[in-house]
Amino acid sequence: MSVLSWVAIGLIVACLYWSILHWGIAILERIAGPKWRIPNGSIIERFTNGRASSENWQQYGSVYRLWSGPHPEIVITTPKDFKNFSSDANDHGKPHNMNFGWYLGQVLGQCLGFHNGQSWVRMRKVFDPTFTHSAAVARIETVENAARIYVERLPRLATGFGEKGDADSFELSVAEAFAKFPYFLTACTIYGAMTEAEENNLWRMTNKRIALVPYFVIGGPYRFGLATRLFDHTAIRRLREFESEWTEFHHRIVQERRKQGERPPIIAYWEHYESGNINLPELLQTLDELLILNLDVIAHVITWFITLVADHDTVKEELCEEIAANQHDLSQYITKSDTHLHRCFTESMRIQPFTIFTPGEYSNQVKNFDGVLVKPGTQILLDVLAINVRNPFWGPDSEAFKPSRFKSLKSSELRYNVHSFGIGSRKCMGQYVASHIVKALVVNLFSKYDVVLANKHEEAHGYNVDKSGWTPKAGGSLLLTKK
Ligand code: HEM
Repeated sequence: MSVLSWVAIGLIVACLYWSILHWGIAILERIAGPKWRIPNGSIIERFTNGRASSENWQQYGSVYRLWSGPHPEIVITTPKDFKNFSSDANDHGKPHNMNFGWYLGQVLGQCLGFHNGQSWVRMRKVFDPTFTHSAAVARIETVENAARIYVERLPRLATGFGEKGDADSFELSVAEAFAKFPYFLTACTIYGAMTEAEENNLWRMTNKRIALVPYFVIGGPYRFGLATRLFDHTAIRRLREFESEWTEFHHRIVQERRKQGERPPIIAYWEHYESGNINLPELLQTLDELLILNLDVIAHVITWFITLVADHDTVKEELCEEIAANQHDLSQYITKSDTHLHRCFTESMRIQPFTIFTPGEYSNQVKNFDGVLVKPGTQILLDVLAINVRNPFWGPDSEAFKPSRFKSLKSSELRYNVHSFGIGSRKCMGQYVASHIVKALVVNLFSKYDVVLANKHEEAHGYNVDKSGWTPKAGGSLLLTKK
């Protein structure tokens, strides 16, 4: 054998040894799960076909293994294992680049949601104040007002008209009509009131950034800096172009706000950067996380909330009556959690979660899931459909949209039987701001219009699905008729 062959064998043995050291139990023990598929393990099926994959992968039992590129990840599916996993939830962490590799790491690797330990605590202290419950309540009138104006202007987004052919009855694409509203409202929460030019510029950059998402999911060469540089210069150029425009945009917006003597939250974040408490990539990537990464999440929730209510006459009637009874104080109504409105919100997130498999996190302890021992540091995913829908807790009509089911349930009963905003200290930072935005839009929409589905039940699961983003939003059209 030539020297080269010996070197190759040596490298293979070293790689195997390192892999076993690194991934331990998960490699040595046999855990059932789908086969690793080129080019990225199970990531593509998990993201682009989550609902069908969740059904299909039941064949591997209640605990099984997926692959994120070279990393094994464990899926749990029962409330018992969910409870076990959550027992140390406040100490959970996130693996390096969420196991997605180099390209995603370049875009989001330093954002708040990817940090652990003390550095995560430091980051949360910077961004938390804008998103606390009291901060969200303090902004509720602004949000409600913006929702009213947005709804009044909806005829401008019409894709067709009703029988009379006037603006009193028109059709809308649900996915297209409602994405910008939560986006710019969240943006205003951070940047203060924005000019039209700033909004246009932000939207243009957002589309550039969204166009990078396929590189995260495809994996393969994009998991490694060197391979991406060697094989795809365009992917690198697009990444650097976005980075430089995103940086420039924020320099300019801070300059403008300072010139006008305004102090929206972006100024406080920038001061943390100037004082060295956070660095520029941490700041800019967290702003991406708050705005761009979450755009598909909140748009998903809005489109399903509206679609499901529009398609259920009794639920819709009850909602319209409740809204009418609360017209004197819509702001307060939106913040409450003991309303039919809130139950509709929770129920729509239960049956149409924005992601079928959670992004995942790891425990620092060995976890025993139904006899499967999982090494500390291994990424654990929850099959949300298994918990929110297939779970016997929800009874034989678990797939039905029935908000009244929450009337008699205590929050302690719900803890491990539904997943919506996450668990423990890594729970969604934007949950109050997001809930208010979603509810304010729904309240104004259903109080001004009679809303029905224009083209019902075309897809196998009963509803049209818009797969243009990384979440499966409701697709199809609505017919709105002025009340
Ligand atoms: C209704 C819409 C939303 C839902 C259902 C939602 C849900 C979630 C979930 C499940 C997590 C945990 C993810 C994980 O396991 O890794 C999370 C984390 C997070 N969310 Fe949201 N989210 C929503 C909207 C938003 C918005 C609008 C923002 C920003 C303004 C936001 C900011 C965050 C942040 C920063 C984290 C990471 C928290 C941390 O790791 O400390 N979310 N969200």
